[in-house]
Amino acid sequence: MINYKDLGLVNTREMFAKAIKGGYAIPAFNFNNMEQLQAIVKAAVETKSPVILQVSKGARQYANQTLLRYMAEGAVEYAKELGCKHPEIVLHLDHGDTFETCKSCIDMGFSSVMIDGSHLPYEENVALTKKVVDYAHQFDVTVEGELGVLAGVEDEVSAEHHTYTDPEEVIDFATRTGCDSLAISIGTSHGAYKFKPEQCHVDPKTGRLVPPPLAFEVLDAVMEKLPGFPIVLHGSSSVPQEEVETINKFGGKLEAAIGIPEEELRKAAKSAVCKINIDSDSRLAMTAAIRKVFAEKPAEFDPRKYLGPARDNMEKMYMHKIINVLGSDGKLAE
Ligand SMILES: O=C(CO)COP(=O)(O)O
Ligand SMILES: O=C[C@H](O)COP(=O)(O)O
Ligand SMILES: [Zn+2]
Ligand SMILES: [Zn+2]
Repeated sequence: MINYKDLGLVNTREMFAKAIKGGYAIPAFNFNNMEQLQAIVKAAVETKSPVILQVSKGARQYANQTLLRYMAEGAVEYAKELGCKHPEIVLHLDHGDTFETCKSCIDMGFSSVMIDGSHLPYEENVALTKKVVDYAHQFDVTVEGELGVLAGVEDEVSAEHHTYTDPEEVIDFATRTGCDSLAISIGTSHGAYKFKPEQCHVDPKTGRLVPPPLAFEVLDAVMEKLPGFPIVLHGSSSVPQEEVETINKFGGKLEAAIGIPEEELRKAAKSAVCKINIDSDSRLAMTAAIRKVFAEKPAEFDPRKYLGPARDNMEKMYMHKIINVLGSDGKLAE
């Protein structure tokens, strides 16, 4: 049993309270490998931003949960080496699916966990989330719950259509479970294909496809029911078209990959939304840079020569999100 506090990590409680007051959101970036982790930490240090490192089920299967936990511990030391005296880094379990998974992460030093019971019948979601909260709070680990189902593929549960969060449920859910933050469904979804082109209109200025707006009326209703309560947005990649174009230019085939416009995330970040999850944009930044090297330097076979540019491209993307979208730059306490 290791407590995250001994690893120099922090939970989300104070971070979220400050973010809501300050009208910005904390970036929650998924990591599966060293290059992503380095890029995230460098971007957070350079911008003086707090950051949430997220570990998904896929990441645990790909890289091993224990190894990722040690990497996050290393990330705290790395941030200090880069000149940040008091880094504010959360190690968070993304989409925890069982009590046992959450417990195992808590026991090995995660500072925050998500228990995603959103696909369960309401009462089962309440019971499971409460069970995780009761365990986690003994160790001052914070817990994110979820109400409402995102369209697309969430974990292994596919939801054909969005089931927006029902604002009538949120008070009961937050009170009975004691969760510290709540992920809601207002029209975002996971992956690079969030909207079909036929759902979008063409922006006459840029010629680009603009998706239908997020259901801000649902967010407003949730905030009215739970004033000041930390809200989380999953599925918030913007799918930068430059990266999609680079990927396709160098042999890729991403057709009609459409994300959430950054303008909408900027607006959300100013509200009670204090955690914004981004994974796909990192995958796109990494893939675009690697494809470019492979196409332009086909003789190259040193992984550092393509993972290095991939890392730089991800760092640039993370910094852009922090500074230009979420507004968490300069928000470290020090
Ligand atoms: O919600 C996410 C992780 O939990 C990531 O969403 P994206 O696929 O939009 O990056
Ligand atoms: O929630 C979705 C994240 O993007 C993680 O996806 P993953 O399980 O493929 O790592
Ligand atoms: Zn979910
Ligand atoms: Zn998610």
